Amino acid sequence: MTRSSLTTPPPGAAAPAPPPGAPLPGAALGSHYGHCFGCGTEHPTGLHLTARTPDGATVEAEFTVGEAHQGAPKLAHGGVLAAAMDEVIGMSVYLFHKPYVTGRLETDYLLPVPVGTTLHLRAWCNGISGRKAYLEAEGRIGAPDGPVAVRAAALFIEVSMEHFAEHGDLAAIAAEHQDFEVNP
Ligand SMILES: CCCCCCCCCCCCCC(=O)SCCNC(=O)CCNC(=O)[C@H](O)C(C)(C)COP(=O)(O)OP(=O)(O)OC[C@H]1O[C@@H](n2cnc3c(N)ncnc32)[C@H](O)[C@@H]1OP(=O)(O)O
Repeated sequence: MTRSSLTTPPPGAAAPAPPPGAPLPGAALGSHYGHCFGCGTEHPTGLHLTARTPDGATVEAEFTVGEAHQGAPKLAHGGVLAAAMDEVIGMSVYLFHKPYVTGRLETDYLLPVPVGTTLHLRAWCNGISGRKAYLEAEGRIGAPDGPVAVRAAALFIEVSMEHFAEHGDLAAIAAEHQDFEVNP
């Protein structure tokens, strides 16, 4: 991965152990919000990622590129692929049971991804330092050990629940999340 200093963890930053109550190894993660473009089952043209954690620390998911995801004819749009990276990385930091948002997302595009391709996504945390989480992801064509088509590195920033109250719809989060304290 070509990674800038902004998405490289400082010396000593380590990924924390999963907190009590975090999904157990092998658990399916489900959607965090039905209308989410990345994982929502109610979104008509979203990515419909289905995810699980094989070990309680990393996340695996699949994304099948559809007609709605094209840039050039019959090829995935680069922004859509970045969205898939953002989503699977977001799911991996969500394992720590704190609210984070994307601050910076860097993406390497290595291969074109045709419509109909299933991308096998994997994301993991390289370290956390204060409010900053340093994460990475890759998308492989056709199989978990297929050729790498996309790589991403990201800096996610921990926020309070006020972030969602002030800028979004906290009630919608409360309706779908019992595992966050949603009354700031
Ligand atoms: C909770 C329930 C929901 C469930 C969620 C499930 C997730 C599923 C997946 C969801 C979908 C996927 C997820 C999505 O799509 S999340 C949606 C996309 N992201 C956003 O909308 C975030 C918009 N940005 C902001 O709200 C603010 O800018 C944030 C909160 C990020 C920081 O503003 P805040 O005022 O709070 O803090 P700060 O400015 O003092 O910064 C703090 C530190 O961070 C450093 N910094 C900041 N930005 C950058 C940057 N770009 N590069 C390098 N560094 C950066 C900064 O220098 C500082 O460092 P230091 O000076 O301390 O050293």
